[in-house]
Amino acid sequence: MTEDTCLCYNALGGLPGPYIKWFLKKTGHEGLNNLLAAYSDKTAFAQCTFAFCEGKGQPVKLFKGVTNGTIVPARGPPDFGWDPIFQPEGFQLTYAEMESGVKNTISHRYKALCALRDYLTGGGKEGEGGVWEEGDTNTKRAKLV
Ligand SMILES: O=c1nc[nH]c2c1ncn2[C@H]1C[C@H](O)[C@@H](COP(=O)(O)OP(=O)(O)OP(=O)(O)O)O1
Repeated sequence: MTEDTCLCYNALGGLPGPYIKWFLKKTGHEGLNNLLAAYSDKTAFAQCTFAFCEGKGQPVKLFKGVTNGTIVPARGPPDFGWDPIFQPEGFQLTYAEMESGVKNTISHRYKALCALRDYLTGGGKEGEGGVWEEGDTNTKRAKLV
C-alpha cells in the first residue's frame, strides 16, 4: 500500500498537483499564493490517493478522497505542509487553524481512508466522499487519476 497527496489549483489545470511537495519546498507559502496572482480563480482541491494491491499479479486499487477549497495567504501554525494556505469549502479557517479533530473529519486523506476502509470491510464502492477504482497491474507505480 502506498499513498500520495496532491494540491491542485483549478486556474492552473490541476498543477502543482503531485509536484506540490517540491513547489512548497522551493517557493514556500508565499510563493504558492503568488502562483495564482494572475488569476481571479483561487480555488483548489486537495486529493489523497491510497494505492492498494493484494499481491503479485493482483490489480492495484486506487482509493481517492478530494476536498475542495481556496488558496489563501498563510494563517495558522506553519507546522505541516501547505495546511496554512488551504481553506476548505464551507469553513472560515485554514486546515492549519482547525483543530486536528475537525480537519480529520473533512480532509482529503480522511475521505480516501473511508473508501479504503469500506472496501476492506466489504462496504460499497463509495465511502464518505471517497471512491475507488482499479489501476493498471502492468504499471510499477499506481497511476494517479
Ligand atoms: O494534509 C495535508 N496538509 C498539508 N500538507 C500536506 C498534507 N498531506 C501532505 N502534505 C504535504 C506534504 C508534502 O509536502 C506534499 C505531498 O505529500 P506526499 O505526496 O504525501 O509527500 P511525502 O512526504 O509522502 O513524499 P513522497 O510522495 O515523495 O513519498 O504535501
